[in-house]
Amino acid sequence: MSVQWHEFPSKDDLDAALAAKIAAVLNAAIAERGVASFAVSGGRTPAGMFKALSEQDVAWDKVYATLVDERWVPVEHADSNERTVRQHLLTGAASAIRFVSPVCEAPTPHAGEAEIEARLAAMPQPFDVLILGMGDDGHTASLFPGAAELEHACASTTLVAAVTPPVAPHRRITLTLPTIARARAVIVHITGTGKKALLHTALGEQKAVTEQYPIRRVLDAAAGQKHVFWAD
Ligand SMILES: O=C1O[C@H](COP(=O)(O)O)[C@@H](O)[C@H](O)[C@H]1O
Repeated sequence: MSVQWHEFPSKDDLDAALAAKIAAVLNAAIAERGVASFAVSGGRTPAGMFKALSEQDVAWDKVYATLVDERWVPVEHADSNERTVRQHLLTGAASAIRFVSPVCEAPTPHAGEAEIEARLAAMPQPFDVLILGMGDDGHTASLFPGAAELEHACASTTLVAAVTPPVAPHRRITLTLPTIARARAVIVHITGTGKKALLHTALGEQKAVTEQYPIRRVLDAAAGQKHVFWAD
């Protein structure tokens, strides 16, 4: 598997470099196709990068964006990934981004799946770039090890799937593995020595070890460019 690693001396350097890389991908897509589409992760890692990205020179009104996964909570909830995106990315000129929300009023992600599927199907596909986080258990997007819906989410022909994490809070909606794999590029965005070591383990040779990590399954399946952006 060919994964390009990019390491930075600080999180600020990482945020600046990743924001510039994403902007370059989006600008190239706009030049080729007139529009661009991308999806970002939530959690704690991307806030600084979102701010740096919002300050990039991009024709934001030609850009469609969504999240690779979302906790099934209202947008006002402290754990909402969309809340983080709205707070840090959809600001200034970047507020012109055509953001497609991956949550709706349905009581559960299982009940809301069809509506979110229809929303994402209206976005330009495949995505030009996906920014993937990774949890301490090797989950990426909301492809959680041990989740009852994991195999379905890794094989489904749909764009999204509902997932119930075995331990982490909130039911989720996630891009399916095939949807992620079709992206023109995937970039894993992680920080800290623990996640770096975990990703090295997940990308190792011992199948009995590596197969438990969804991040490995995703990177094995990804058809486009694959990058890791890391800082301590
Ligand atoms: O729950 C989630 O966790 C992962 C990792 O988040 P982080 O806080 O460790 O950066 C994130 O990529 C995912 O989008 C989110 O829903």
